[in-house]
Amino acid sequence: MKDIVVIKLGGNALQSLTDIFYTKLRELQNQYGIIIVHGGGPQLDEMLGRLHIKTSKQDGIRITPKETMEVVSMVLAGSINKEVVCQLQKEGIKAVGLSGCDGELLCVTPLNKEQFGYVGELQSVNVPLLESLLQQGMIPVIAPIGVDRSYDRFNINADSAAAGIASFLQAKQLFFFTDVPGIMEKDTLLTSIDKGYIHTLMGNGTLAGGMIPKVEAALKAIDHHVQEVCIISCLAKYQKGIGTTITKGVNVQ
Ligand SMILES: Nc1ncnc2c1ncn2[C@@H]1O[C@H](COP(=O)(O)OP(=O)(O)O)[C@@H](O)[C@H]1O
Ligand SMILES: CC(=O)N[C@@H](CCC(=O)OP(=O)(O)O)C(=O)O
Repeated sequence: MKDIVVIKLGGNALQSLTDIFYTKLRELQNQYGIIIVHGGGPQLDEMLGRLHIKTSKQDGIRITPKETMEVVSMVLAGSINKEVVCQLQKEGIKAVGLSGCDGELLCVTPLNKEQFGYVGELQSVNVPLLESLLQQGMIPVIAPIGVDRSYDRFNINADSAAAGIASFLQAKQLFFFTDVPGIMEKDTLLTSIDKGYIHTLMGNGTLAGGMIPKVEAALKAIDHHVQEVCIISCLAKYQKGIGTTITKGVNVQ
C-alpha cells in the first residue's frame, strides 16, 4: 500500500483550481494514494440565501438545523461532489465521489445538538472502503457529511473531516488548499507555526473565522501522527517551502 496524502479543497479553492493543480495531482498519484475532501461553505451560503434560509456560524462552524441539513446534503453531496469528480475525470484522473453516508464512510456523534443542531464530530472512518478504491487507482472524493447510529445525516466541518480521515489512515501528508497563502500575521506569511504560537494568535484575534477550525484540525492531525500538515493557497505551485507548515514543537519563526 502506497503512503497516503489527504488534500482538503475549501469552497473558495474549488472555484480557482488551475492546470498546475491537476498536473501536480497526476504526479502525486504516481507516488501516493490520494484522497480529496472538499468543502463548499461559500456555495452553501449562496444556496441558503437563494432559498431564503437564514444561516450563521460560530467560530467557523455552521449552526445546522434540520432544514439547513437538507440543503447541506443537496449542495455538498450533490452538486459540488459531482462537479469535482467530473472535473477530475475530464483531466484524465480516475475519481469516485462519496459522502460519509455511503458505505458508512464517516460515522459521527453530535458535536452539541442544542448549540449546533446537526453538526457531527467524526468517530470512525471506513478505512477498508477507502483502501479498496485507492488500490484500484481511484481518488476518493469525499463530501463532509456523516451519519450517526440512527442514520441521521450530520454536517461536518470539512477541515475537521479531512484531519480525521488523515488521522485514521495515518496519512503522510495533509494539505489544506484555501484562498490565502497560509497563516498571516499582519501582512506576513508564517511559513511555520507550532501549537503554542497558534494559541497566542487565537487569543489575540489574529486567527479568526474559518481559519480557527482549520488550525484546530491541523493540530489534531499532528497529534494523531500525520507527518506533515500544511495550509496553502490553491493558486500556489505546490512545492516544498510554501504555505504554512504546522509543527508540534518549538516555533522556529
Ligand atoms: N490569520 C489569518 N491568516 C489567514 N487567513 C485568515 C486568518 N484569520 C482568518 N482568516 C480567514 O480564513 C479564511 C480561510 O478559511 P475559510 O474561509 O474557512 O477557507 P476554506 O473555504 O478554504 O476552508 C481566509 O480567507 C481568511 O479570511
Ligand atoms: C459544520 C460546518 O461548518 N460545515 C461546513 C461544511 C462545508 C465546509 O467546511 O466548507 P469550507 O471548507 O469551504 O469552509 C459548512 O456548513 O459550511
